[in-house]
Amino acid sequence: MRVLTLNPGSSSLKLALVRDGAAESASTLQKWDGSAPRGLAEFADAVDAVAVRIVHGGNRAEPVLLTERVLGELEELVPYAALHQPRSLAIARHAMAALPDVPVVGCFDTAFHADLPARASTYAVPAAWRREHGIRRYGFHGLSVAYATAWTARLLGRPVAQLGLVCCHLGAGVSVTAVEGGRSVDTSMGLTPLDGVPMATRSGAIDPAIPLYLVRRAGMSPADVELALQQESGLAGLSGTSGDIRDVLAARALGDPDARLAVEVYLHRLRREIAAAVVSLSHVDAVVLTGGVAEHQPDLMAELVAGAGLGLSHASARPAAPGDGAEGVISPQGAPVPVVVVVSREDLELASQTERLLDPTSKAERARQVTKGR
Ligand SMILES: Nc1ncnc2c1ncn2[C@@H]1O[C@H](COP(=O)(O)OP(=O)(O)O)[C@@H](O)[C@H]1O
Ligand SMILES: CC(=O)OP(=O)(O)O
Ligand SMILES: [Mg+2]
Repeated sequence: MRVLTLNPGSSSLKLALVRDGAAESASTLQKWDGSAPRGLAEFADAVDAVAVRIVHGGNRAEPVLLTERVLGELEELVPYAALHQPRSLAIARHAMAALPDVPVVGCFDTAFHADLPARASTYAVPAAWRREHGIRRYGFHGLSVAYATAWTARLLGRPVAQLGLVCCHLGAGVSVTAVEGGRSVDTSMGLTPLDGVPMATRSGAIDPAIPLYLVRRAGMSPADVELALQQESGLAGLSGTSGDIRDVLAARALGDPDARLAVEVYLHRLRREIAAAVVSLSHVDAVVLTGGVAEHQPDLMAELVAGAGLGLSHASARPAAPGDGAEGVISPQGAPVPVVVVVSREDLELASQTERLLDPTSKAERARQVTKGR
């Protein structure tokens, strides 16, 4: 099956053409402004399906064939993922219009976390909020975590069912997920992708009283507070740069004290979330680092691991495999907890989920089931 995958993120739009589980071509629009990519109609004869990453799927645990009715339901989730959901839905609609004879499938970041145990998904807020307003932890980056989990199991030569993993997705958005037996048992992002670790421009978790204080005492509007927490906080707010880790690290290298503090806060909060994920697992077989920052910033990953405690360590001599754009084990041989860098392949996960939905008996799907031992 040939699947065109569309992955709208907060900082980029990634497109790939995947045939029977292998990517044939891929491209990324960096600093994407949300506008529709040109030329989708040209794929009409080249693809059997389109897969769209949709960040929020609510309680859905599986991908779904997109129709106007489903898109209308997903529209209601816009307030829960204000940066991402409108872009996901716009790109899905654009694909449906450009390729009217091709099935367009929505695959959800939240689906991997749909079975979170109640102790992890429940916020300690009044029952009426939870019942009437759907206030709960959903979790995000599930496509990336699903792929990284399967890849790590293959690398370690162990069945997914036996593994306890701490999986960190480090892109423009950042999250840490505890994965046990292939299932998410806890995760740092919450009702929205604003929760957890500080990100490129998002604050991550803050004292919930801070927005109330700003509205009541500083006279800010809720919309201004939201905009600032989404787009002017995180590494951007701390360092005064764009929030792209490359800019922050460049400023730190020039001795900028704000950039130094920004990296300290980022790493500290990331280590705290890693430690929090460890307590959600019965055992830890590996810490997995994935996403653009993990893939391209090996020195920062070494810094992260070196200061983390928890029995984590980084090989003192750079191992042969990892480096900019590479993946593999970055901890020394025999380390009690291996640390693994995985290149994020949401495109392959999108294509595989789409194939599973549209053609559950396909050759590629059967091969995948055998390799994954699921
Ligand atoms: N050499 C690099 N190329 C691309 N991104 C990089 C590089 N080095 C670091 N990054 C970081 O990776 C982030 C993008 O990661 P990615 O997982 O693609 O994010 P997203 O999907 O959220 O757009 C950028 O914000 C940037 O900070
Ligand atoms: C959910 C999320 O934050 O996604 P991204 O990292 O692609 O912005
Ligand atoms: Mg991404």
